[in-house]
Amino acid sequence: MIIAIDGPAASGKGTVARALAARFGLPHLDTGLLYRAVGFAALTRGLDLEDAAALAALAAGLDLAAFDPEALKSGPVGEAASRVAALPQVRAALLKLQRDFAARPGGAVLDGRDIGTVIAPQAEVKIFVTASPEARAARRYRELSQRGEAVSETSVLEDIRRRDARDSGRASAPLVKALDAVELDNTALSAAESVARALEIVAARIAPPASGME
Ligand SMILES: Nc1ncnc2c1ncn2[C@@H]1O[C@H](COP(=O)(O)OP(=O)(O)OP(=O)(O)O)[C@@H](O)[C@H]1O
Ligand SMILES: Nc1ccn([C@@H]2O[C@H](COP(=O)(O)O)[C@@H](O)[C@H]2O)c(=O)n1
Repeated sequence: MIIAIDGPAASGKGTVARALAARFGLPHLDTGLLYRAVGFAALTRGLDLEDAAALAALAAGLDLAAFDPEALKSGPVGEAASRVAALPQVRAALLKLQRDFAARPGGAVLDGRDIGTVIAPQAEVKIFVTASPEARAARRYRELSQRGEAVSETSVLEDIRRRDARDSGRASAPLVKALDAVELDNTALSAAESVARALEIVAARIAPPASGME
């Protein structure tokens, strides 16, 4: 079974994806980490974030295992990730890795922005996880503050809005809910409630309720 989880920044996609992967014993890929790794490597090497050819070459040679996931979670790396992710050449360089992961025997859980639309349109279960920009900014602010980053809630909200606009507005694989995805708006839900709702969505997809026609 392939489970595709998409949604905007800090909506809780990863939380839902990790819980579903554990529940169903499936491998999980946080595809945002791939773009974050390219952004991180580009910043470290002083590359121009518009230099599509150099960034695509970087993405093509990417070894995710070589990165410390904690170093990839900072605000500036998220911003760089969103900029390099808008380049079709970078997306093309990361496509096969993601499709191969989705095609693993037994299935997989992937989360990102274009999983249900581009990476695994054949996924049996597609969930679009979302929440209001304010709720997402509050979550990200808490997370970054706990990591020791000096940020204000206002600047995090501005970053979230800018990232939403860039991710949804780009021409290549924009963030959009797949037509056959189920929306999970968790603005008013705790993380545990969000996961519980996701489990209900999977259950309904795997064993749809009897139609009552027979
Ligand atoms: N429903 C929820 N209510 C409150 N906090 C939540 C909820 N879901 C997740 N969180 C918390 O919000 C933060 C962001 O969650 P998570 O990393 O799952 O989001 P994400 O969409 O994968 O983020 P991104 O892809 O932008 O890195 C985490 O600190 C997580 O514990
Ligand atoms: N499938 C994906 C996943 C991520 N991106 C871009 O990467 C940025 C960082 O992702 P996070 O999930 O870690 O926040 C994000 O803003 C997207 O621009 C993507 O394009 N496609």
